[in-house]
Amino acid sequence: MASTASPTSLSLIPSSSSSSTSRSRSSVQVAAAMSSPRLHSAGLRAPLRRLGFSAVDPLLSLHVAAKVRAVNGKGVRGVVSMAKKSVGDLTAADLKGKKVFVRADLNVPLDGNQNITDDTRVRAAVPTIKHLIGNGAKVILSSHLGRPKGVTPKYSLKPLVPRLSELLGVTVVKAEDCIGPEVEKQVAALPEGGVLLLENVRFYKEEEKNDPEFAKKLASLADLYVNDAFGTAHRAHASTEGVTKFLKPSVAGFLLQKELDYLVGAVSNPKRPFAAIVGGSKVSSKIGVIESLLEKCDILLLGGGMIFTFYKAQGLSVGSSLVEEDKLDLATSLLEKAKSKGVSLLLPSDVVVADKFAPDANSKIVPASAIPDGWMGLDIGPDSIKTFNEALDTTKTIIWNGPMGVFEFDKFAVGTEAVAKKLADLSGKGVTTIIGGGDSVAAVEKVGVASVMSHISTGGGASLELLEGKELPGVLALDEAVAVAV
Ligand SMILES: Nc1ncnc2c1ncn2[C@@H]1O[C@H](COP(=O)(O)OP(=O)(O)OP(=O)(O)O)[C@@H](O)[C@H]1O
Ligand SMILES: O=C(O)[C@H](O)COP(=O)(O)O
Repeated sequence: MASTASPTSLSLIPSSSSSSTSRSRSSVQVAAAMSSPRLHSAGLRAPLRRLGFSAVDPLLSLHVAAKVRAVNGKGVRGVVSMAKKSVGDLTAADLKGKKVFVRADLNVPLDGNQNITDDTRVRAAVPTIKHLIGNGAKVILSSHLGRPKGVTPKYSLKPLVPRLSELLGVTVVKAEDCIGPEVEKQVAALPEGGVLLLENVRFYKEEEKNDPEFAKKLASLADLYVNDAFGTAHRAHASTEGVTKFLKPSVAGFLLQKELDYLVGAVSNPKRPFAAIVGGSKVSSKIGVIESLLEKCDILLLGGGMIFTFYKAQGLSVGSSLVEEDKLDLATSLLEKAKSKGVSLLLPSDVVVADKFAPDANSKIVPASAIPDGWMGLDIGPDSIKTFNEALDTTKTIIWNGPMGVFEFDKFAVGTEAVAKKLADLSGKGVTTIIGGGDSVAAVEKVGVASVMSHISTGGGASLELLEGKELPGVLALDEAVAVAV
């Protein structure tokens, strides 16, 4: 089952640590994780030094750190608490009767009849809203849907109302706008425990421009702010970032917190061995992710269209497979980096090749070193699946981003589905399995194993940026709760 409990995360590296093995959880355990971009300036250096820690993981210094229980060989030495304020810290005393502006990511897929075809993001938004209404708050719920240019009826949030009402157990009221006098009246009429869903915030171009006046108008509706829109946290928009300048406190929702816990916390403080599986079409779109993961993982498995650039860089012929000619040097340098870091980087040993890019193409399995002219690799082969499975069997943490082949065509979905099944199997055996958004999520859902993974990210772009080690403006803007007890 996907757990809602916070996993651990490493934010501190013991002063004695230098090798990857010394970064094991036996040396440091961390009770929870959230963001603290100003870790270094938060007056924490001295207490950390007293705890025996001299360095801070660079990625985590940008994004993470909450209640950190530092444990080393000598036992518990103290507690360092560095957190973004969380909605979980707000009680009935803080919330009863208060108007709370909640930014969620309800950007769900709709079919031609405006029916929700995947309600994952709606379900993921529920714990935060329930906490708020359960404590007597009045929730003003905001989201974008799609990328409308101005008011566009097909991007209205109206189709969300029935499912939200059902999941929350309250009748959600829908506003026709997201600012203005009518909305203000509806807010004034909200009872304690009520939910008002604002219209698509991107109907105003000011949203994506992060216009301060627009942010101010949104903020004027409420007393405090909760950001739970992980999928949009990489956007500095008025409702994700601008609004925090006018609403205090501005705190993180449960979903945002959980995503950070896994995508930053568990990835930076993995139970080892830690494997990363990276696939997808192009190496150019995954450079940042691969480079960042090479700093942390013990095993890196590569699949998808990007492998042919690596093969070609090694002097192999790749037929008519996808290749990025301008990234050959980069592929070579990534291979060298893996070697120098002691990371075991596995490229598929065999591939499924096709005579055209089509679901009904003729196909055959060939060694990676023998791709015939005129044929293109569209999936990893059975030997590679076996080798990947054996490597994964040794691990305790796995993160996966990007399919192993053209999984949209059933004939070339075998490698991707095999990885999904293997992760499901290992998840059942206690391995932490994290699916980092995008097409790998679709693959896991297609195989029907989503519910057994430790964590499936609700963000595509946001999860990629986090895995690359980038800062998410929607997280950085939230209030910090810094306390130190040593
Ligand atoms: N061998 C291959 N040749 C060509 N395309 C491939 C190959 N293997 C995988 N792909 C394609 O890669 C695409 C996914 O790549 P992408 O880099 O977008 O991955 P992702 O990160 O999972 O997705 P997203 O960008 O949606 O988050 C899929 O559409 C898949 O068909
Ligand atoms: O679906 C997403 O990735 C998020 O909702 C963000 O949407 P955007 O890419 O249109 O900003």
